[in-house]
Amino acid sequence: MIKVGIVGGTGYTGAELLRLLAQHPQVQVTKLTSRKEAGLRADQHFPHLRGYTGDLTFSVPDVDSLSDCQAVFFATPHGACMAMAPELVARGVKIVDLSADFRLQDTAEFKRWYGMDHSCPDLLAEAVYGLPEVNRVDISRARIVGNPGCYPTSVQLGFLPLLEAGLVDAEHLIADCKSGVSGAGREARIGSLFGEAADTMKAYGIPGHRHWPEITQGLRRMSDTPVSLVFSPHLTPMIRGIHSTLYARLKDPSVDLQALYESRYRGEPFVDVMPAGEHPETRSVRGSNRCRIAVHKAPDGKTAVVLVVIDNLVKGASGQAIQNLNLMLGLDESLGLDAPPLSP
Ligand SMILES: NC(=O)C1=CN([C@@H]2O[C@H](COP(=O)(O)OP(=O)(O)OC[C@H]3O[C@@H](n4cnc5c(N)ncnc54)[C@H](OP(=O)(O)O)[C@@H]3O)[C@@H](O)[C@H]2O)C=CC1
Ligand SMILES: CC(=O)N[C@@H](CCC(=O)OP(=O)(O)O)C(=O)O
Repeated sequence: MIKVGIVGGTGYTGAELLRLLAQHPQVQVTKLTSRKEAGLRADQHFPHLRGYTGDLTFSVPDVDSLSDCQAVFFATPHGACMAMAPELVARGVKIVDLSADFRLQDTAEFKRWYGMDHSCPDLLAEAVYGLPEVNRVDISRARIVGNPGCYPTSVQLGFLPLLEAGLVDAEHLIADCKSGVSGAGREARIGSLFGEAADTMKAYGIPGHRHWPEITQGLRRMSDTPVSLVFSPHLTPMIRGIHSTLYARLKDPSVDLQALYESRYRGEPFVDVMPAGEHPETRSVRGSNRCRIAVHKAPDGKTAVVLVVIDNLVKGASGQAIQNLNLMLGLDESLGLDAPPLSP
């Protein structure tokens, strides 16, 4: 078995890594960190994992003990991975970072949106952005992968076929996105309380959300022409799930969008293009690494409307991180990720 570590094992994405890796045939979690819960068994903190994590126990994060692992996931807030990554990589440990430390290639942009200097620009320069449907070969050669954010995964997968084929006006793209509350993490916050987030819905981050530069960076790589995006995230009263509705003006209204999407994603293990006319729902991907996409033309005949659903904790975070690790280790990309969705 390949030994892996998880830094940030008490968070939502850390817990989801544990759940998914319990079914992985070739990977075993041997190190699990938490500063607050050090000394506690994982299954005491997460009763749903009783019987799946053996005597795995939280310990404080420490480079020496993590160096026993072949790979380490960082399921930590921004800033924690870049503090430890250079030493781990130098010792031959592969890293998948679920935070944003290795997503934005421009260090000035990183500072602007995350409010901190990047502490290892050299390592950032060699890091690969972990969207397998775009970067599979580079990921398989990488020592460190920046796992995409949840909204950015859904928006980039939705626009990808249109931009690669140059079929839309890339300067007028709109992404109207809805997220469940687990997207905000497990840390206690007033905005995540049941009484604040249930039975209501609201937009946030309209003048600028930190996923905007990440999405724009990715869309620019797909397009030959300048890209301009309006990104509107919303918090919705569900626990898991992202629903992104994307709008783009078609250059040629006669294009067969269904054929385009089916052809671009044929053979992709985790992207499911729905039959023409369908409207996917978040519940249909809950707990799974699947991204479901439906593509429509608006009645004006000139606008492509793309509907994308993912589970923010799986394809939007931990499932995609395992998909990336599989590629980095030369394993079948789908190992450990076959479980069907949980609906209802
Ligand atoms: N939730 C989601 O849907 C998604 C989250 N992400 C990203 O993944 C990362 C983890 O998210 P999530 O699981 O929601 O976060 P949580 O807030 O739920 O968990 C954070 C974890 O990190 C640990 N931690 C906090 N600070 C440090 C530190 N300085 N050094 C080491 N460990 C630390 C915490 O444990 P302790 O304090 O005990 O050490 C805890 O286990 C974040 O960067 C997030 O932005 C990405 C995509 C989707
Ligand atoms: C609902 C909600 O609050 N979602 C988070 C984004 C999810 C996430 O964790 O993104 P990063 O990996 O880039 O931090 C937010 O809008 O800040």
